[in-house]
Amino acid sequence: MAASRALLPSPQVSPASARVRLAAAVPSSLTLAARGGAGAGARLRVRCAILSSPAPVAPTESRPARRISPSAPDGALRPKPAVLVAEKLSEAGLAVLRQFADVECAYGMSPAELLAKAAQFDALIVRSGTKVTREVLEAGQGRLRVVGRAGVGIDNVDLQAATEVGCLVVNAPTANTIAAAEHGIALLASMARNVSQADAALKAGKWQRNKYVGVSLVGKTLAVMGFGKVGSEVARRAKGLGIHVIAHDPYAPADRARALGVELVSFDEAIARADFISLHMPLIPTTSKIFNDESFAKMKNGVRIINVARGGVIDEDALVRALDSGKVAQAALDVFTVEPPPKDSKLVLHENVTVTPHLGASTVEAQEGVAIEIAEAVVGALRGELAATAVNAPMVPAEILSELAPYVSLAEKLGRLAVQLVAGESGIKGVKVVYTTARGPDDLDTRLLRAMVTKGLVEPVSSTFVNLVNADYTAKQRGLRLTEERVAHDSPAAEAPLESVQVRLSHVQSKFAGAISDGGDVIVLEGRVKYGVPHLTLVGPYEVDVSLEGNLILCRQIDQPGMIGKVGNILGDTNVNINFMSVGRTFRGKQAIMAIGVDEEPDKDTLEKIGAILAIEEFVFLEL
Ligand SMILES: NC(=O)C1=CN([C@@H]2O[C@H](COP(=O)(O)OP(=O)(O)OC[C@H]3O[C@@H](n4cnc5c(N)ncnc54)[C@H](O)[C@@H]3O)[C@@H](O)[C@H]2O)C=CC1
Ligand SMILES: O=C(O)C(=O)COP(=O)(O)O
Repeated sequence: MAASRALLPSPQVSPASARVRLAAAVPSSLTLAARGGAGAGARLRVRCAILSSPAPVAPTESRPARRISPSAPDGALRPKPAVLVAEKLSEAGLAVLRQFADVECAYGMSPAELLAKAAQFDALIVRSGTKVTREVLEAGQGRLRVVGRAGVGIDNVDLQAATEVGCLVVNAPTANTIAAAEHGIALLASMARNVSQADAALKAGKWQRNKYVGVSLVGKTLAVMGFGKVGSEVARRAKGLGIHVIAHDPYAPADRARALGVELVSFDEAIARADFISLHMPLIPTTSKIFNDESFAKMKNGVRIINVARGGVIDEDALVRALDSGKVAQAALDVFTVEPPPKDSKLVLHENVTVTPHLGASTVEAQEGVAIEIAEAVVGALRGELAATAVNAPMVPAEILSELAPYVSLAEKLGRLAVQLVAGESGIKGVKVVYTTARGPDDLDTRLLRAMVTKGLVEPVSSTFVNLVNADYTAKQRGLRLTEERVAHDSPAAEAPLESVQVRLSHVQSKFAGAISDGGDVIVLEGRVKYGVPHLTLVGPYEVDVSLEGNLILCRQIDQPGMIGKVGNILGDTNVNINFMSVGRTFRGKQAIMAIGVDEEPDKDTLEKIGAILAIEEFVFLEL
């Protein structure tokens, strides 16, 4: 029987315990640093969590022997997860990891070495120097559940591939903000006063006071390109130096800029007005080489550029041309398209360029902060909790999760039942999930439920793991058109988040005609949560009430006395325990449906005996 699997990539346990844990899911929680907010110093603390229902992991030949942790929170023996740390991480973070996992630090691996190790670890932690490619993620599929980026920029992680294989990516977005901003200011000031060039000259025995006359900062205009966490902190500091600050960021809230006394302007206006331009946007397709020949041409003659964001936002050949022509007087660069840049890089060797080897985040304080931030996020994710810093999955606060937990289980079970009812070759095309609720869209987030319906529909018929990370992607890949509808429940005082969840598969044939609604080709199943337990309450047009535990037999028969006894006797004879039974009918003496919950799976003979009962028109055995 297929076991329940995790909503997030989750720990390896036996299918039996997976079932128990999912049924009795209690969300655990972890305090994590939340992303967002311009004030990087003020780390917003939130509690967030995710249902922790464990997953069996596909066997891999190279998987090393795993230690058993005797200290699992629920007292159960559980394999200790393995974490690979691929780049230097502060001791403080390693200590957090070691409390929960076996940690291997393998700094400076070649891409081939990383590829070879990918399938041997549950989590991988990197900084900016490791490329987590599609190849690595696919090699790790089935085992590698979390990639932690100990820093902000995730341009070195193939997010699309991670999402496709259901691998969660988390980052540490707040702990190095101040360090990066301080480095930006350091580069700005040292560039303006030729500090590094003069230093090198003096060490070479040259006392060149006339050559290294700088420019003043006060009264100059600085354009901050990307007014996020680092950009805002740079702006704040630059204002303290008497610099006039303007900014460009298509997505920044105007009130945040206003609060700092910063004018938000268009890209062209920002680069045309600025004496100094400081780059603080992420490297994404829309920002790749956004500073190019065309944009340099629009800048003031003698402009000075600082880049502590990502090398790839600048066309480096164009920058060399602009430096050679004097259009750009100076540049101060911490980041490069290729890191480390080639030894003969014209840009690095240019006399008007100041360079540092990607040191923006490299302070003792920031490195300790990111290490702890990423270690907590990775441990939380390995426990099945959803990190507040998840990059490729939605965040679900703990209180919402605990409220939705039984509905999450109901949604998956309805999906599992529905897919087992499908017959014929045409496959499932349209899936509609109908939520009957007294709550408005702002009070009921259905992403979890939708993901679980997808999980229920896909996992029994494929080898794909489905979790919150890849549910929507998987649905799309498989051509499942999943739509949602909310039906207002007429009791607005209702405390429960949902009255019922209905799963409707349209344009399908069914193995069990009784599940087809009056529309002709729509399989309809509806369920409710009663006393915290998911129940099946509607099959096609028939109202039933059976607790969704164990397995399920659905029989359609002519409504007549003695049917329950006949089926009960057949099951009893082979020691199959009935845990719940319910009969629903359209009219007396017409057709009826028997929904029978059974703890064990009846053997073929037993099922055939049930089918041979004269009044039974059809029956189906379904695994939950
Ligand atoms: N050199 C280093 O060691 C470090 C570099 N960084 C880099 O600094 C950059 C900024 O980091 P954070 O401020 O933490 O990120 P953030 O996400 O808080 O801010 C980025 C801002 O860029 C904006 N943006 C997006 N597209 C844009 C566009 N086309 N034009 C202008 N703005 C755009 C976003 O709206 C956002 O406000 C990232 O590239 C990050 O990787 C961050 C820390 C250390
Ligand atoms: O956080 C970032 O985006 C950085 O660029 C810092 O990179 P690092 O962790 O120092 O390799």
